[in-house]
Amino acid sequence: MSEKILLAFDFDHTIIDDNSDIHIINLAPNGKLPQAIKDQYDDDGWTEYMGTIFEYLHENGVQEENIKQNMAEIKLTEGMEKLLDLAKGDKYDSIIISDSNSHFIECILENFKLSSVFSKVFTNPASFDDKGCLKIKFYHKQDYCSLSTINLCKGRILQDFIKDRKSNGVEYSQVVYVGDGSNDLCPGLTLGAQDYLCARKGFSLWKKLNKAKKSKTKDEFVHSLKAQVFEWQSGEEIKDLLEKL
Ligand SMILES: Cc1ncc(COP(=O)(O)O)c(C=O)c1O
Ligand SMILES: [Mg+2]
Repeated sequence: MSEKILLAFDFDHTIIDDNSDIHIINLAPNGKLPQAIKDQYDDDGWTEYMGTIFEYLHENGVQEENIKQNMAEIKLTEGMEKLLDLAKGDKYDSIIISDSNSHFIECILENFKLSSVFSKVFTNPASFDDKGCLKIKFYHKQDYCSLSTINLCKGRILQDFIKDRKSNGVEYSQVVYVGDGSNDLCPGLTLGAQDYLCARKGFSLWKKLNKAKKSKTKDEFVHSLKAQVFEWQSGEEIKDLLEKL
């Protein structure tokens, strides 16, 4: 049995300093969506909403090449290049778990020549149909986790991955989860006391953790957190943390 550290990354506002699903809206006429489409957004799951946006872009002449160029405008989060450079090492396995989609993530990883860093990308599958319209599907359909969207529970994905690796002879001595959003709380809660939940400062996961710490009434979810919380602003801070583990 070989022992490694697992680095699990969120994508939007973690690896990249933007939300790819919001950035793509710049390709809409005048960079704006009609109100009828905006009204379809739902916090419990935005896959269908994104599918409608891709149809609207296609109707307005947006092609695969325009999407590629639009994704190429997005920058990595500060210090991420240095962190991902360390993540390439034999000591680590790195995965992405994101509620964006496979096409955006592939475009961006290829753009930064980072595809080989990650052994697996878990996200909603997306591909172009024969008319050139980007079609997106749910990663899975779940009703067991109220902290996650209906199409993607990051905690279940993380734990299934760890189990699968174990049955293939790889056991992780520690898991370091790097994220920013409310949808990163569920995977954080699946971690043990030896693991780290890295919450991006000023973003919603960090706000949620801090609010629960200050509040007198126990948040049933946040108070069950066992992992050590590491606040981060730059990927370099996480790189420094890894070098000390
Ligand atoms: C439309 C949309 N896309 C994507 C995300 C987050 O994706 P990720 O899991 O990559 O951070 C959010 C988060 O609220 C969202 O509202
Ligand atoms: Mg995110």
